Amino acid sequence: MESTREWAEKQDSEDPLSSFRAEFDLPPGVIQLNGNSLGPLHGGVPEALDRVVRREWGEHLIRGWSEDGWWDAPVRVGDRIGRLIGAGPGQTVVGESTSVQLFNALTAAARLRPERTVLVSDAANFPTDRYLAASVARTLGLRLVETTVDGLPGVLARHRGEVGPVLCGAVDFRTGELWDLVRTTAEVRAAGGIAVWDLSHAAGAVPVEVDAAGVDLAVGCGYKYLSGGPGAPAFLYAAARHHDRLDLPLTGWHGHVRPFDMADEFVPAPGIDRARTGTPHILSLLALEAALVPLERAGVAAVREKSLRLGDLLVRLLADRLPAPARPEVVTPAAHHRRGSHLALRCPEASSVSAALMERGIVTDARPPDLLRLCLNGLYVSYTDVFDAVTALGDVRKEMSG
Ligand SMILES: Cc1ncc(COP(=O)(O)O)c(C=O)c1O
Ligand SMILES: Nc1c(O)cccc1C(=O)C[C@H](N)C(=O)O
Repeated sequence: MESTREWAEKQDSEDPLSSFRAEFDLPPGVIQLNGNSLGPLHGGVPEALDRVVRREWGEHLIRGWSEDGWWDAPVRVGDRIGRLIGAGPGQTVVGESTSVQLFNALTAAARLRPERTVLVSDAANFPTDRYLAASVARTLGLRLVETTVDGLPGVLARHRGEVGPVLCGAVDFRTGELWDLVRTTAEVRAAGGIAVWDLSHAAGAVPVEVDAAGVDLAVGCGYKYLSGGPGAPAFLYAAARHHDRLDLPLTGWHGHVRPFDMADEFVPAPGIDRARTGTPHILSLLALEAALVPLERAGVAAVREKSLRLGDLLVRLLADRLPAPARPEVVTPAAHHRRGSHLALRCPEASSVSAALMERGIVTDARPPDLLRLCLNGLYVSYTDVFDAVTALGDVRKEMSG
């Protein structure tokens, strides 16, 4: 691996995924390193939305529910996302926000283990996960225990026989550290708990295999690596072995076994349909469906492989091209099996650095107290983008220190 722009250009010319970048509607000169927050717009999305709005909604009106497949969309799109996370059909549903799905999943997880008194929550997880875990614990009268994922075995041992739901983030949203989902799920299940994963920073980025790993429940965002657009609906995965006993708190009428009976009492539909809530956000849902196409064509494995190479390049360029005082520390683990798809750099005044990079057309973000995050999505980030971003980072750091 060399540290020249020519070398990066050569990598781009040989990259089997290079043509995907042009399919995204990125403004000229913009380098999008923020796909872990908001994925960019794929050209297929406005096209799909135009059809849905003008033809399906505009012309077909209420017939859209049957003739255009709106009714089945939550489970149809769910199955497509399911394929990206290693879930067989009929176990994933799309709708609501990740926060809402977290409430639904955690409450259902607790109800699967009514005799258990402890809810464990990942202390490094995204705030909404921690807030909802605390709220569900309070609502159900459970004791909340927060721990980091590597501290989990100790917690499971200390609370033997007590732990019900265990909520963890697959990738640390700050540091980009990737946790061992297979091992942690096995540990939780061996302790009699229910493993609930937030896959927001993993779905579409890291090849997870939820069925094979024995995951119980999972949720994730639609607007990061799945590029479904701002506020895209989230997904909920529930392993088929739990469906019959899955008692979700959000008993909306679309989850009823016979919704159009308009019955007095809620009777859950069989299978994953019981995890539907009310009327889905059809426009957002169908935008998300269209956004999945490039990822499906490229394949998560190929996107992941390139993302790791981009990450290796970034680390190498920082070492070779930024002199020691300007060189930020890479906080994300170097080992591929411990790294998600963004790299976090420890950098004083990270927010100001991110703002200065934005002025140069390089989209990153910062998280307190001092982390600059660069997301290297192999689908649309090029090797030359990484080279140019490091050059700009060096310039910004020099300007800020001088
Ligand atoms: C791990 C994780 N969970 C959840 C969310 C967000 O949840 P919501 O879409 O409900 O705002 C984010 C990011 O915003 C996240 O990083
Ligand atoms: N969900 C977001 C939002 O509603 C506004 C701004 C940013 C976001 C994000 O996605 C942040 C992201 N989850 C993170 O990892 O920090």
